[in-house]
Parts: sequence; structure tokens; C-alpha cells
Amino acid sequence: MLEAKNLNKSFSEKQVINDLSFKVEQGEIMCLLGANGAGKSTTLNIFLNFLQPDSGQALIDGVNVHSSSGSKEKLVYLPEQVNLYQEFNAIDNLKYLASLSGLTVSEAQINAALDETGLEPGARSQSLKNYSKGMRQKVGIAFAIIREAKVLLLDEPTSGLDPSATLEFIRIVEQLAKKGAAILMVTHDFYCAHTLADKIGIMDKGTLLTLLDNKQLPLNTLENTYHELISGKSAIREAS
Ligand SMILES: Nc1ncnc2c1ncn2[C@@H]1O[C@H](COP(=O)(O)OP(=O)(O)OP(=O)(O)O)[C@@H](O)[C@H]1O
Repeated sequence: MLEAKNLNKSFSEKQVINDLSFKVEQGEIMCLLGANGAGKSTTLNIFLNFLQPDSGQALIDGVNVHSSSGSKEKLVYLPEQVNLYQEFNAIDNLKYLASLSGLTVSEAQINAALDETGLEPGARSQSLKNYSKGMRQKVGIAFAIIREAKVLLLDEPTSGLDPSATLEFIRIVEQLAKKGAAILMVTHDFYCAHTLADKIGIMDKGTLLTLLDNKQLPLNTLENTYHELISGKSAIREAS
């Protein structure tokens, strides 16, 4: 389980995270929406231990990631651009990544993980320099599968993906949640958030303005709520 407990963070006097609290249970998907500069990536960076909060706690399974007993084991981060070794193929990249995590995996295990992502078998032996963004993401997701990620942090994973690749990505992430991962995704993509999330947080200027239960929420209500909260205006225009 992933939990932010009263997190605060400032950069030279400017408060960019303001008393942020939320929980993501195992098997649950939470999306964070918010304008540029709202503090979404900073939140992920605190969980990744790239940044230290000024106060509050970032907990994984109840353990503060910034404490001496904090561990990033079972946590997988998928950045917007999955940067792997361009000259290696998918299988060699995954073997190498697994070895960095102290795992020895067979080619059969790697292929099984890549099967789950739907990466074409013919592409797996090609170097990543020929891959599209969607294909690279499949390799990143395959790593989460190999690592048996309990917590997955995703930073704008669908930006630049075409609609079919977005839908494919959504289906793969759903499978990871069904296997019990707690998933926190930062996105600007209403469609993706609405299709995927159990709950959606809307952030502005470091503050979580609302946490919506997405299960019964129509997409236009989500869009209107977002625009009303962020800019004070409804997204739906009056017919002229
Ligand atoms: N290392 C840093 N030093 C100083 N300011 C920073 C640093 N990292 C982030 N900020 C500032 O913190 C605020 C929040 O940034 P953050 O990247 O978390 O926003 P975001 O919601 O992820 O935005 P975007 O949607 O554009 O990615 C911004 O004002 C940003 O300029």
C-alpha cells in the first residue's frame, strides 16, 4: 500500500506540496490530474526518494521510504520516456535491468512477461532504437511484471501514444492492478484517468483539491469538475 501522510515540500520559499495526504491500496489505481506545476511529479519524486519532504511521510506498506528501513524493493517507476539501452534489444535490456535488481531471470520468463504486454515476438530481438514509444513502454511494463511490482508509479505514460496504443496500455495496467499492484499514475489524459482509475485526485499549487470516486463518474463530470476547480470555468460551453 502507498500512502502520503501530510506531505509538505518547498523549493526556496515556494511551497510546491501542501499537506498532501492520500492512500492507494493493493489492487487499486489512483490517478493524479492537475495543471502544469501542480506538484504531481514532485509527489512521485518524494516516493522515489529522489526528494526529501520538509515534513510528512511517504509510506510504502507502512514504512517511510525516507527512513533507514525504507526500501524501494517491489517499487517500479515508469517515466514519461522509458530510457533503456538503445543498442540492446528488449530481452537483453530486461535481463540487465533484472540483474541490477539482483534477479536472475530466464529468457522464458522474460518472454512470458513480454507476452503479457503484447510486444510482438518479432520485435524482441531488435534494438530499442527502432522502437516506438508504445513499444518502449511495453518493455518498461514487462520489467514491472518480472519484478512482481507491488507498487507502480507512472508519470504521464500515455502522452504521445496513439489512441490504440493508449487503450492497449490501459489494459496492461489494469492487469497489473488485478494482480494486486498499488498504482499511482500522474497524467493530463482525462480519458486514460477516467477509463483506468478507481479514484482521481485533482491537484493545484501543491494541494489536493478533491479526491473523486471514479467508478460512477461520467467523463464530462470529471472534465467539468477539473476545469471548475482549476480555472473556475465549466468545460461545457453553452450552445450559441
Ligand atoms: N528541483 C526543483 N527545484 C526548484 N523547483 C522545483 C523543482 N522541482 C519542481 N519544482 C517546482 O515545483 C513545482 C511543481 O513541479 P512539478 O514538476 O511537481 O509539477 P507537475 O504537476 O508535475 O507539472 P507538469 O504537469 O508540468 O509535469 C513547479 O513550480 C516547479 O517549477
